[in-house]
Amino acid sequence: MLVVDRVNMSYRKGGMFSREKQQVLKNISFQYEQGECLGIIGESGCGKSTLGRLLMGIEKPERGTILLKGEDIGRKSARKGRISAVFQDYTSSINPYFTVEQAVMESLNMKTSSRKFNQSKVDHLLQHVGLEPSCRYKYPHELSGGQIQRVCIARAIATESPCILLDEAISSLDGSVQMQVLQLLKKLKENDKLGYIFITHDIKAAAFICDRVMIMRSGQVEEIVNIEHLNNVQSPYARKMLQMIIN
Ligand SMILES: Nc1ncnc2c1ncn2[C@@H]1O[C@H](COP(=O)(O)OP(=O)(O)OP(=O)(O)O)[C@@H](O)[C@H]1O
Repeated sequence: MLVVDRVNMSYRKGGMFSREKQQVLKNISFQYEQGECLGIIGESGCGKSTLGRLLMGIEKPERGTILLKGEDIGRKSARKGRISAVFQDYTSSINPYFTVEQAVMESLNMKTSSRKFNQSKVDHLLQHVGLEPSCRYKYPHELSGGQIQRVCIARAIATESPCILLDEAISSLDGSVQMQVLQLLKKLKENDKLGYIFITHDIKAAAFICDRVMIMRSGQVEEIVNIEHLNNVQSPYARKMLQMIIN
């Protein structure tokens, strides 16, 4: 479904007028199949979020290609209805002047503009992500972090995209709420055949919902491994990193 081929990205070091560049992604290649959950893990600064922005078409790779169902991800038509995202900072992901209903409707309107039809879908979506119907008329400041993140997930699934990119989407939530959101994602994957690209530094969370993980190191792909072989990674760096995190 998604084919990433020799993607490179660099940024200017030290501001707009600097000539010096920092190469953040180096020859990244991998494929993502519809319905799977692919984790992207690695230490802070290794380029995970940069790759996430490229996969969403927010930025363009300097070199290389990203094709979604054969179309360049940079084209709006390639992304529309095929990929949506949930980011870490849920507070800025939703317009603070929108009620939950308005926030979810905004996503639904991208698919069809029938107001009546979309309004009837809001309750169903809220229920789907485990939110009470009473949340419908609340504003973000009246909700907990976990509830807002569920609204963000409802917005992402409202587009009916087969793939959702989650960039550290549970990192700002506390332990038990993280687990609830992970269980919700797992349920949606099993029941609705949703697929995820799950960017995280939390290997335990990745092990819980991912089918495969791609381990990144300094802007490069170190290793891609099926989750059942996570204890058996080949690269010494990946082995050391996993041991450090798991112990
Ligand atoms: N817009 C930008 N301009 C300049 N440098 C950037 C930009 N975005 C990212 N970088 C640099 O690219 C490198 C990779 O950053 P990125 O946020 O992709 O890493 P990450 O693996 O997601 O880190 P973390 O886990 O801490 O979020 C960092 O050195 C960062 O400073």
